Amino acid sequence: MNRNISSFESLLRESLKDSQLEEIYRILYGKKLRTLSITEPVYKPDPDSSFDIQGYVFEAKEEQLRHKRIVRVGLIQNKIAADTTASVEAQREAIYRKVQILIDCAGINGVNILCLQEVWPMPFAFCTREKSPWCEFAESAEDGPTTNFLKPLCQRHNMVIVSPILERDRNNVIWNTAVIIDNYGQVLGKHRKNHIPRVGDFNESTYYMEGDTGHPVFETEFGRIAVNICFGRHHPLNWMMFAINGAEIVFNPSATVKDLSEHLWRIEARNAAIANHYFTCAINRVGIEKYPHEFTSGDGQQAHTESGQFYGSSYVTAPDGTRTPGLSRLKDGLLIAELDLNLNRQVSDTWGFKMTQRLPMYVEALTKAIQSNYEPQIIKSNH
Ligand SMILES: NC(=O)NCCC(=O)O
Repeated sequence: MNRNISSFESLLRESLKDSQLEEIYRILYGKKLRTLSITEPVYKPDPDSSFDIQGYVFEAKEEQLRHKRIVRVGLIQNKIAADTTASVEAQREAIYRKVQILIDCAGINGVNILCLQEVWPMPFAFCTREKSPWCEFAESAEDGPTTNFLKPLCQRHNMVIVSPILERDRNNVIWNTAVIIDNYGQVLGKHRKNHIPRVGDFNESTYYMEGDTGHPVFETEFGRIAVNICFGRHHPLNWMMFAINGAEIVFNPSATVKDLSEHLWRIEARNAAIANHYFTCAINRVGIEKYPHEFTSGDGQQAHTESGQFYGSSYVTAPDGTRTPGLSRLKDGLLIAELDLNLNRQVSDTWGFKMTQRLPMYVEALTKAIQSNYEPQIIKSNH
């Protein structure tokens, strides 16, 4: 596969006429969304690279009894910014410096709620299975360096930031945690990743524990938000619980690679938005990360020093299934989407999944299914 395809949508644009493009967008994405005009950052950290910055508007119908509820969300995807052999502090600082440019860009463009990628201040080093120095990146959710770095930015831009980090608690238990810092720079709360992968190079159970925070929904000034961290996107009940607790927007900060999941990426968060009558925002990191020591992927292949290719492609889906194009597969970027949260109830009134989902029937069925003596309901043929 050609590693240089910058995005699925750029391929479509290059291959189709404008009139065809409109119809293809209707078929694939529901419709072609209106674009937002965006003020881009002047400063680029590296003259050879540029950011992919895109903005779109999701509209809802006018209502008689409710005002529109407009909120702007921002999604940031990025490569690491220093060599993985640099000191922990140097690696983290380099990411902070680069990502701050995109955070400020989000702020200048009126983003109300911003989400960063999974464990954003560090390389996704869990493929190595080495504890040192990677565990040193784990930090306090409440007042660690990353939370302290972001608090003033939240205040400056009047913006809520969802900051996924590797958390070390007071007992040295490590978690994969999303910290929610409100627009006053206060930690509103945190959510710890519920589902830990045991697939491919994602050896994450070596490093941190299964989350113990349930399915919290955070009431912010701009809307009720929740965070379904990466591997949770393969678990429909995880998505559903955030809906049951009243989420209006669910962020899915992720780290996943081309050969494992790129064909699933466009489906799962989008399907969750449709099934749960809320907006979903899926974010993936970018680039290939190189480590000092060889590791194997446990698949009989040669030991190697590079991660798979993180393919970016961050996107937002509305509850009616319409979605934005994805950000670049190759570049750092910021996706801004203006949402009208009234769309959630409008779609719910149209499709009514909250009324048709029949939760008590499934509670009863699952209560039986988890018993060790459960007999699966299979009707056998007599032949
Ligand atoms: N970070 C993480 O959970 N990745 C697992 C791979 C995937 O979910 O595609």
